[in-house]
Order: sequence, then C-alpha cells, then structure tokens
Amino acid sequence: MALTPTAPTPTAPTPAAPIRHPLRAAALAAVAMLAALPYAGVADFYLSYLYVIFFWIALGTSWGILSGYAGYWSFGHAAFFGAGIYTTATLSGKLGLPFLLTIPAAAAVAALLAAGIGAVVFRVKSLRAEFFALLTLSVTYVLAAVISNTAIDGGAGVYLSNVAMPDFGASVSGALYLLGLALALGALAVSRLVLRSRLGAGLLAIHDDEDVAEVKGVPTFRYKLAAFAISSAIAGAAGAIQAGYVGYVTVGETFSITVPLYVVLMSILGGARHWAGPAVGATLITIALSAFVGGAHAELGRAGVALALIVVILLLPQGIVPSVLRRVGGKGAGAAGAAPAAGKALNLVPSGPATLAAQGPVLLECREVAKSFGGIRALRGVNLQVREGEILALVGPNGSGKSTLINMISGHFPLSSGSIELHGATISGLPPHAIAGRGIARTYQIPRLFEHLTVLENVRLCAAFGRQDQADGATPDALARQWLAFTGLADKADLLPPALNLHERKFVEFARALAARPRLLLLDEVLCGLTPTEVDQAVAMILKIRAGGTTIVFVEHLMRAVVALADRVAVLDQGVLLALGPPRETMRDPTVIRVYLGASHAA
Ligand SMILES: Nc1ncnc2c1ncn2[C@@H]1O[C@H](COP(=O)(O)OP(=O)(O)OP(=O)(O)O)[C@@H](O)[C@H]1O
Repeated sequence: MALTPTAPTPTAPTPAAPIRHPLRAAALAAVAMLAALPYAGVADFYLSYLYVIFFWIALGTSWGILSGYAGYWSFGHAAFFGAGIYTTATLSGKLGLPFLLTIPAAAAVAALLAAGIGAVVFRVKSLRAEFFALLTLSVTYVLAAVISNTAIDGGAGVYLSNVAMPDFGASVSGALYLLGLALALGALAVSRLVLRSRLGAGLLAIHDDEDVAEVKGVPTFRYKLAAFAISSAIAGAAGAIQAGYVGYVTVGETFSITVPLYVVLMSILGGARHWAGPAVGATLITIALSAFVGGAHAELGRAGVALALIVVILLLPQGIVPSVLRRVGGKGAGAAGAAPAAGKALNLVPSGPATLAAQGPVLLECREVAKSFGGIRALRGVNLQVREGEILALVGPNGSGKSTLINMISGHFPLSSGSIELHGATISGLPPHAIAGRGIARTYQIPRLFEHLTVLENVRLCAAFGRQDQADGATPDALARQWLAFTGLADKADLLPPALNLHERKFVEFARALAARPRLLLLDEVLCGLTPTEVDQAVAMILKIRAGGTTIVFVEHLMRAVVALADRVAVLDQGVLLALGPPRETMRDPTVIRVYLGASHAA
C-alpha cells in the first residue's frame, strides 16, 4: 500500500459524458417546443392536460428537495400547497390584487410557514423519520381547520371567477399552461442546483446518518430549514397557480390526503434522490391515471395502475431514474454528479522534524469534564491537557468512559458539567459542526459511513465541511482523492460502503477524518479487528500523520500499538483519570496493572 500521496490519476470519462451535450440540446429544443404550443393554436383541452402534468412535476420535485434528499418524509405537502392556494384566493379573489403578484406572495407565505415549523421541529432529535411524517400530516389538518373556521374560507370555499386572469399565452388556458411550465422547469432547475451544491451534499449525508453529518461539519439544522423552506416555497407557488386553474377553492379538495400521497408515490417511482426522479414519476403516474381511470371501469383502472406501481417499485427500489442511469453507465445516486478536477498533487504530509512530543503549547484542555447517562456516571470530572503535536493514547477497561470522552470533545453529546477548550477558546456547548469547523475530526469505533454515498463522496464531503480556517486552495475532490491514495483506497473510490470489508471501512473512516485537515484527530479504536499486517500499516500511517503536525488522541486496547505510537498514555477507570504519563512507566503503575492490564502483564 502506498503511504506517500501520489499524483491523482486522471478520472476516466464516464460513458454518460459524450451524451450530455446532445441531451442538453434536445432538452432545450423540447422546452422551446412546449413554450410555443399555446401560440400554435393547440386546443385548450391539451394545454390543460399538460398543465396537470407540470403541476405534479413541480409538486413532486419540490417534495424531493427535503424529503428525497434528506430523507425527512413530509406528509404535509398539502399544507404548504394549501397555504399557497389560500394566499392567492385571499389576495386576488377577496382583496383584488393582480393574480401574478400573488404567486411570489404565496411562495413566501408557504416558505415562512415551513421555516416556522422547521425552526421548532428540527431542533428536536426525536422528531425524525415517521414522527416528522406524522407531524407534517397533522399540520395539514390544523391548517385546514383554521382556514375552514375563519374568514379565510369560512367553510363555503372561495371563488376566483371575478379575478382578472393573465392571457399572455394567447388565452387564459395558455397563460396558466405557461405558468405551470415555468414553475415545473424552475422547480427542476432549483432541485438540480441544490443537489449539486454544498447544501445537496449535506442533505444526502443527513439522509444517511444525521448525527455523523453534523460531527463531520454539516450544519444540519440550517440545511434542513433551508431545504424545507425552498421545497415549501415551490409548493406554495404551485398552489397559487392551481387556484387560478380551478377558479373555486375548497378546504376539502385542497387539504386532501391525495396531494401528499401522490407526491410521495411519484418521487419513489421516479427516484427521490435524483433531481429528475420525481418529474419522471409525476409524468408517468399522471398519464397512467388519466388513461386508465376514466369511463366505466374507473375502479379497475385505479387498481391496475396501483398494481403496476407496486411491481415497478419492487423491481427498481431506487426509482426509475437512478436505475436507468446506472444501467447506461452513469452515476445512480445523482449526488455531485460533475466529474471534478483532481488538481495538483498536494503535500498532505510534509516531511521534516515532527513537533517535539508533549512539549508544544496546550491544544486541548478538558476541565472537570463530567457526563451522566441517566444514573450512569460515564465521566466524573476528567482533567486532561493535550499538547500540540503529541500522540496521546486513551486506555482503560471496557465501559471506563474512553469513547464518551471522544464524544464530548467532538460535540457528539453535550457535557453534563465541566468545559473543553481548543487553543484557549471554549468549544464545549458549540454545535458539533462548529467544533469540526475549528479543526477537530474523529473516527467511529464501528465505522459509520454514509451508505448511499460512494467512498469518494464520503471523503469529499468531509473535505468540504471540515476545518474552515485552512485556505490552501485545495479542492475537496483533490483532497479526497489524495487521502484515498494515502489510505490505499484509490481503487475503491467509486464503490458504495456496503461493498467494503471491515479493514476498508475503517480506512475510509480514517480518510474522512484526514480529509477534514484536522488540528486534532480523535481515533476511536481504529485498529480493533485488523490483522497484524493491517495494524502495522495503520501504525505507520498514524506516525506519518503526526509528522505532518496533526495532534492525535486515540482510544486503543492493543498495547503493542499503544507503546509504538503514544507519547503519553491516559488511563481511565469508571469515568476517572487514573494515571497519565509515558507509556512504559504508566504500564508499570501497580494500580493500572490491577484495574486494567492484569497480573499477566506485570509478569
Ligand atoms: N449513549 C449512551 N447511553 C447510555 N449509556 C451510555 C451511552 N454511551 C456510553 N454509555 C455508558 O457510559 C459508560 C462508558 O461507556 P464508554 O463507551 O465511554 O466506555 P469505553 O471506555 O469506551 O468502553 P469500550 O472500551 O468498551 O468501548 C458505560 O457504562 C456505557 O454503558
């Protein structure tokens, strides 16, 4: 395995690359053709039919921005869509504002509603997954009750028949058609932009493991809030246009379960983690429903469509778009799809004399750090200093509090009492992503990789969100590739984590932490479960990383590695710091032998 970072190998063009250009030209031509339809004398019936497809594309795509990317399934999309409908119904139908002006207003009201809900809900860890789905569903019913029982609707519905509708598409139907088309295209553009941005990378990480994403530097609260607001703004705008389309809005129709059920189904069918997935699903389902659910056999048609959907979802659990892309050789996940420039070889581990161990200034200071989990006192007032450039080993019996201390330093759990400082500045109490931004990176005892991101994407995310005060000009992609080469994983870059063995998963953890360019690297039992050869490789790697100036605290049970690596050893027992000093001296301490090493070690 190559320990020295080598120049990155140029990426081979994916088979999808040559077809990108003609595809874009075809898409532009299709958009131009669709935009010209109202002016070409196409009958209103067909324009309305296409409008319905655009409407569902916009709704499905907007749902995917939070729920598809971040995995926060919302069953409350009708609430934000409904907020948009009733904003337009009120402003235009009752107060006489121009219809077009109400569309941005509807988007703003829906976004504000989502931001208000998100500001509360996203702070509560227990409101994830099914709880979030249920909560958003209940928001729909609360909003419906409020609108129904106030002057906003009053129970009778609101007519928009007196509203002057725009007719720039040669007719009112043409104008609504064009508005629907613009919204669908806008939603797709926004969704694609989000997916290819830092926000999208962060949302995909949140989907796989939100706690780890936060510890790796992703500001999860802010990102979820932004995604929720963007998603709801588009749903609100769709509601506004729909108000003009139906001309008479009622609470029963607006806040029905149909909206969330359809958008979920459409997104799952098309592929919720790809920007184009919900649009493909929306188009197919809308066409299928209109083709088979009319006439005398509506029930039979509905059952047939449902059956077909079940079969497709079973055969293509990732959705149609990612499955098809994978088959034609592109990337299925759709995350950060652009093939990034690798950049020049970086001097990741500068050679030269290592900082003299345990003699540099204090980097990390733990003061009276205590942590209780209910009645369990995992840490009981630990005082510990770590000096710049040193390697400190944390050892102790099982359950003595080693991982808990790592969790406290990285912000994974809040302290019960005490404080932690980095370079003299208090970091305890900061959110984990802010601690990561200040230069603390960690690995997990049992690797916690983002399972739907490739190995390269896993490492690249940590490079992008890691330490924020390092302006060395290296791109996250270049850093990720170099650390993958350093850890011997360059040829695994495009694999998904489930395809890796334990050794490889541990080394991806390593590469992720290193790509964040940490000042302080926290390693939690990285050697556990490795073969002797793999242990030797890891030990050599850790020494090389320290030679580059990174301070390291590592938890380990393997005494051979502790002696080979550590400048000092801290021994914990039942949450108390029992001993601290050079490895060989500390190992000979009778108390350490009694509580941890055992008599055989002394012999
Ligand atoms: N999230 C948690 N909830 C409840 N108790 C916890 C939690 N994390 C740790 N503990 C408890 O805190 C104590 C210290 O655990 P910790 O994992 O820090 O020990 P450790 O020294 O790392 O052990 P090991 O060497 O087995 O990994 C144990 O009693 C453990 O059961």
